[in-house]
Amino acid sequence: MIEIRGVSKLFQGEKAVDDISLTVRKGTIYGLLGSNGAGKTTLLKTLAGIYSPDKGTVKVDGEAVFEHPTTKQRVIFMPDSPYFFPQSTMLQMAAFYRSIYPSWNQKRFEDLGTVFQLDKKRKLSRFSKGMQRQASFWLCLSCMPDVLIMDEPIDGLDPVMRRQIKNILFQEVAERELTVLISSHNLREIEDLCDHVGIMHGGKMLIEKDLDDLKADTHKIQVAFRDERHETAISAKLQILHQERRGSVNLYIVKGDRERITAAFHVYEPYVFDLLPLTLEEIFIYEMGDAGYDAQPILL
Ligand SMILES: Nc1ncnc2c1ncn2[C@@H]1O[C@H](COP(=O)(O)OP(=O)(O)OP(=O)(O)O)[C@@H](O)[C@H]1O
Repeated sequence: MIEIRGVSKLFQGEKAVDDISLTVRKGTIYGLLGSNGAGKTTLLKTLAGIYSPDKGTVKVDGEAVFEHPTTKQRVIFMPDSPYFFPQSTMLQMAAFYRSIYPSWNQKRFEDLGTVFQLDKKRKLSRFSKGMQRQASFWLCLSCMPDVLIMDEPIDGLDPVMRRQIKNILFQEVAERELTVLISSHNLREIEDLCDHVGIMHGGKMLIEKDLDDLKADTHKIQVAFRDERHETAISAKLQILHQERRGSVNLYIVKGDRERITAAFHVYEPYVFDLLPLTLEEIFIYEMGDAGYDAQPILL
């Protein structure tokens, strides 16, 4: 289990991560979303023990990561741009990872060769961006980590490889309770992969929830009232993230319990009322708007 408690990380006096607490249960996949510069990479690097937190604690199975090299060996961080030694081949990088990570599994490495069909003797610098990304997955998965932290991992992978990697991750989670933390701007991928999501902005965690609960907690409602005054009346009663008028129909994005929201609207006897599901992308955009970070209607 990963426990992050009151973690802050500063760069030149500026808080990149500001008092964040979160828990990731063993054998789950956690998706970290957020605006550019929100602090996701900084939080993930602090969790991996690459940065030490300026405030707060980061523990994996009760042990502080930064201070315990043996705990650090169980946690693998996959950066957004894969790094390999200059001029190295897959075989040379594999030898390096084997020397660093006691949990390295040579059989796993050989077996994964059927998925990642890369030439192990070719220089990694000659690989394409997507092939380098595959090489990075191959190395990280062969280490058999307990915790796999991935910063924007899907970038550059073709759809077949994405599917393959997703399947491997699901299998690792199910069979040996791998814990995965993944940051991404690709919300479709996160939606398919994660059990739990956190949305960051300006170093803070705006919202942190089970993905199903998050979806069950935010609703899109199309409604038409007989009397326009009801539009203002309903706004005072509910937590409305967004409202816009489309002809005679009003669109509301509302947070809260579905039954309570439905009941609140029905008091005004609307002649149109539809409650529709939201995608994670819509939830992200409306939550960000609520935090003052929304797309401006500007044409340049
Ligand atoms: N090594 C560093 N030195 C100084 N400032 C840094 C450093 N790393 C990150 N920052 C600052 O910390 C803040 C958070 O950056 P971070 O890379 O964690 O954001 P992010 O959420 O991963 O962003 P993105 O989605 O754009 O990749 C930014 O303001 C960034 O400028």
